[in-house]
Amino acid sequence: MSSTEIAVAVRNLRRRYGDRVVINGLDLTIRKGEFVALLGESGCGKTTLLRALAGLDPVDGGHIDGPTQPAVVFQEHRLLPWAPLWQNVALGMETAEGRAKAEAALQEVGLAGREDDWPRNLSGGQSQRVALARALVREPRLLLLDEPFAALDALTRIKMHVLIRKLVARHQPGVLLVTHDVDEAVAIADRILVMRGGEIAASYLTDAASATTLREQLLKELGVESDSRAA
Ligand SMILES: Nc1ncnc2c1ncn2[C@@H]1O[C@H](COP(=O)(O)OP(=O)(O)OP(=O)(O)O)[C@@H](O)[C@H]1O
Repeated sequence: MSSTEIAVAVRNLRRRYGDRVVINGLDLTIRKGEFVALLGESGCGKTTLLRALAGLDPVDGGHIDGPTQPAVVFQEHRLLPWAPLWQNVALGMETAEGRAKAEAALQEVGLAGREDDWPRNLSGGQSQRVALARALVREPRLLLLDEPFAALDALTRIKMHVLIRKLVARHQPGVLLVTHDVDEAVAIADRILVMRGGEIAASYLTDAASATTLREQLLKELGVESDSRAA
């Protein structure tokens, strides 16, 4: 794989809090255009890894070869309430060109004509659409998603899955999605990783098995005994 095809390459990453080792020699490579989902039990270190890749937290060892400022979308939209939508998207490029790019990005996420509207007038799903527009307007090589759809209702979540797949296909960033939702991972990722013991413990290509089989394998990997309906 040539370096131009790689969104991020992580080698032997280590991170601890006091005596507690959270990331323990983790290796990970994400290609541009590849959608990777990261699952793992609560507290296993998913957010710690994402924040390290985002450059938000230091690491104790290892190497991250990737952009210094990748785009990040969090569970909360983090829009500025005092700025109209186009400024929220254009952050830092508040010129005529920045406005034009922001308008185009808002159109892409289904909010055409809303550029002068305010964050307070948006639903949760619409706010996350603006957060996605803000992330993609700079054409990032790496897009980090920390449970961005977790607070949305089920139907809105499905619509966001369709939208994010379309946006990633068009813009081709490498994506790391941290999620608790096995079905979400199976629905949108090209590759699903399970984190355990500070490392990547398992990796599944989503086309390597049917969605149902893969879902069952993942639930087993995550220590879920069985599903109520499937039992
Ligand atoms: N700032 C911090 N100081 C001390 N310990 C921390 C800090 N941040 C996280 N931890 C610990 O590191 C471990 C990993 O936390 P992290 O938030 O990365 O897990 P996670 O897999 O994202 O969990 P969840 O799925 O519940 O969000 C946990 O044991 C947590 O308590």
